[in-house]
Amino acid sequence: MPSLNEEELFLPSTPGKFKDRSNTMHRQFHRCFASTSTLFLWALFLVALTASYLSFQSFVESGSRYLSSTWGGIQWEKQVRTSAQIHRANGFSVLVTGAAGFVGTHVSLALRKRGDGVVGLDNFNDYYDPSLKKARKSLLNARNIFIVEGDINDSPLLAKLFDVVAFTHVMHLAAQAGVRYAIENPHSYVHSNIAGLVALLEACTTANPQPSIVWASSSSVYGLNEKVPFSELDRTDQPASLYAATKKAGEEITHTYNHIYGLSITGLRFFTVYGPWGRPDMAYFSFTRNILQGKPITVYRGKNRVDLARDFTYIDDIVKGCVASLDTAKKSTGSGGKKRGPAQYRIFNLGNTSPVTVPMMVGILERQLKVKAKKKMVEMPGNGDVPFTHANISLARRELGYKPTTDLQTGLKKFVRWYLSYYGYSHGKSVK
Ligand SMILES: O=C(O)[C@H]1O[C@H](OP(=O)(O)OP(=O)(O)OC[C@H]2O[C@@H](n3ccc(=O)[nH]c3=O)[C@H](O)[C@@H]2O)[C@H](O)[C@@H](O)[C@@H]1O
Repeated sequence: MPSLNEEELFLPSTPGKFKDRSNTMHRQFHRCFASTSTLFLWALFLVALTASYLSFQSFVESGSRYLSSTWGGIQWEKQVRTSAQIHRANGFSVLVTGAAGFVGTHVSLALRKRGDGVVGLDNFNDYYDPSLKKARKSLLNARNIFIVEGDINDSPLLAKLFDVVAFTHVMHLAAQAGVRYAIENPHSYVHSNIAGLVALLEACTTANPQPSIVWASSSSVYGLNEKVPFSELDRTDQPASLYAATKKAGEEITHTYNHIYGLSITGLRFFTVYGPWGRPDMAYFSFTRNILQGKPITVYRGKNRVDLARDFTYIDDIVKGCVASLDTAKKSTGSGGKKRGPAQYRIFNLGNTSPVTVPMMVGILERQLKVKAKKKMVEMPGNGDVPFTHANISLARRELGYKPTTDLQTGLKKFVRWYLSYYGYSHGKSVK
């Protein structure tokens, strides 16, 4: 049986009809034209198919990003706006980064209490127990403060926040904290304290109006300085840890944004802040836990068995310094991403001005907890620690009216009371 030729494949058969030559030529022309247009139609169809596949893909991607994203949407925007609402005359609306952190929580509460609008931002990372951060978040939610779950490196999120709210101030407390952890995870410091800071400043620069910025630097910028007390005029070019180096870099970076874009900047050098709802990675906190659990604590000592000392500063004093910084911050001068005039740039020490040695701090805890610590005295490892800190606070006193009132004994008493109410008194058992 003869096989069907091409013509028969594409044209309907007309049995019994005579096929003359002219007809054949016409048909060939027609066939040629028909096959070209068929090809064209096929090509068009394929292009349309590919295009719709690609747009479907991007729809699926953006849809899943939207669904998996923790921010965005009408309801979310409403929560942000409501939280930012000001409830006092001449009040502020403040974006607090690191709001579920130790200092962030306390500052947010203080601002809300006096009627300022507060929106929190926190990435809830697991540098330390995130359940403590979630508990702080609940505390804030109970005061109608909304916490956006997100990272300061997320520029679209920052742009959205400034789009939804005309923040008057940013209290920037989000950071990778901890001096010694930088040995383990150096990139985390660059990610949060450098890249994250730049992302935030970029967002503030283009925001309209530009907010005034108050942010957390650190006493660690004084590094290996020996002249005490540390003054803001002293050199800060001998950091002893990557943490300190990133905070120092932050001071330089904020200066650049102040100079180029007219952002109003206040940097606060915090001195070993402690208190209720504190950070479990800090010595006073982990010592308390270990003492209660009957576990040994490692107490570092400097060269020649000299005790280490810190200018421990109680959280309520720090909060007053933060709020006073916001109150005295001048407006940023830029708009539309351009500087319109010189803007305020300040740096303040926020310390207690009375350093206490680490063994003395342990002694206070022992008396508060009524348990003897199992101390292991160890020479300070060369991993970023400095032997002592001591703040000169005359500048903050003069410009901010800053006057710390809580000594370590009083402050630790309050901390221990909170610790026992939060974790319970559990000797030798693991606590939550
Ligand atoms: O003032 C600051 O800028 C810094 O204060 C603290 O850093 P640090 O003073 O080192 O606080 P802790 O980690 O609580 O250490 C306090 C003292 O206890 C000592 N320590 C720490 C841990 C330990 O196991 N044993 C021990 O003796 C340290 O050497 C230090 O002298 C914070 O952790 C930093 O985030 C902050 O920036």
